[in-house]
Amino acid sequence: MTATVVDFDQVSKNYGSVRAVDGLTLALHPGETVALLGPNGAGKSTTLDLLLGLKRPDGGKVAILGTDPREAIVAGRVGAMLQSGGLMDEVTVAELVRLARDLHPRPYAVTDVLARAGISQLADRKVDKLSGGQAQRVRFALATAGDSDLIVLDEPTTGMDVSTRQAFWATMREQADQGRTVLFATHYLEEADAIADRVLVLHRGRLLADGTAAEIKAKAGVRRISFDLYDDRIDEPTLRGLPSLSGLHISGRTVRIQSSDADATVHALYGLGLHPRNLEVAGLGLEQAFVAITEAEEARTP
Ligand SMILES: Nc1ncnc2c1ncn2[C@@H]1O[C@H](COP(=O)(O)OP(=O)(O)OP(=O)(O)O)[C@@H](O)[C@H]1O
Repeated sequence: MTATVVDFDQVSKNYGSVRAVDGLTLALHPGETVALLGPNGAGKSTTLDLLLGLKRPDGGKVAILGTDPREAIVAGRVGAMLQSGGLMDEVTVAELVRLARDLHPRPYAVTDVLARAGISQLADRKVDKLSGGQAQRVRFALATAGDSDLIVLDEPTTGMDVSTRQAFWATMREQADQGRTVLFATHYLEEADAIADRVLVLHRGRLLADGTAAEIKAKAGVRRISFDLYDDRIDEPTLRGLPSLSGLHISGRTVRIQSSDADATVHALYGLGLHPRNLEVAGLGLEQAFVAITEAEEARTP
C-alpha cells in the first residue's frame, strides 16, 4: 500500500462564526502534484496553514507522514512557500539560502539550490533589492533548500513572468517525478490544468470536487457545441428552444451553445432541418468547469 503523505481526517477550523474549513477529509500520496482551487475565501490558505501546523484545527486531525505537522516540519519533511512569507532584509540571496539549508536535516548545496531556482546570477544581490518575481523565486529556493517529502506552495507564481513561470513548473515537475508530493493553491486555472495530476475544488471549507482535471471538467456536466449556419436563416427563438440548452451565443453565422446533454441538443438541431457546418462538441475548459461547479453549489446552498 502507498504511504499517505498528507492526511486530513474530518478537519474543521472556525474563525468566530466563520467556518473556514468544514469537515475536510483528504489523503495525498507520494509523487502527486495536487492543485487546490477555490473562490476567494474558500479556505485554501487556512487549509495550508493547518497542514503546516501554523493553525490548530478545532476538530479532526491533520497528519504529515503519520506524525504531527510540526514534528514533520522540524524533521525537514516539508518545504513551504507561503504568500505572506516576508524575506529577511539586509542579507544577500546566497546568505538567506545558506541559512535555510543549514536549518535543514538533509540540505542541498547552496549552488545547487540557487541553480534549481534559476537565481544563481542573483546570489550576491541584497534581498530587499529584488523584483516581485525574483523574490518569489527566492522563496521557492528556500522551500527547496533540502530534501523534503512534501512541498507546499500558496499561489507560487503570482508576480512571475511567463518564462519564469514555465521554468518554475518544470522544476516542480522534476520534484514530483522524484516521488515528492507537491501541493499548490492557485487562482490560475490553466496552470492547474496543465500541471496538476489531481485537482481539489474547495468551497466554503468543503471539498466540492476531487479528481483529474478531465474528471472535474466532466463533473461540470456541460458541453460546448459550436457550428456555422450558411444555408439557413438564423432564428434565435427557435435555437433557444433546443433541449438541454444552458447558453446561446450567436455571432454572424456562428452559433455557440452550452448544453447539459450535447447528444440531445445536436439531435434536435438536425431535427429542425438545419444544416450545421463545422460542428464541434467539446467539454468545458477547467476555468469554465470550476465556475459551473461553484455557481451550482452557490445556487444549491445560498
Ligand atoms: N484570521 C482570520 N480571522 C477571521 N476570519 C478569517 C481569518 N482568516 C481567514 N478568515 C476567513 O476564513 C475564510 C477562509 O479564508 P482563507 O484565507 O482560508 O480563504 P482562501 O481560499 O485562501 O481565500 P483567497 O483565495 O481569497 O486567498 C474566509 O471567509 C476568511 O474571511
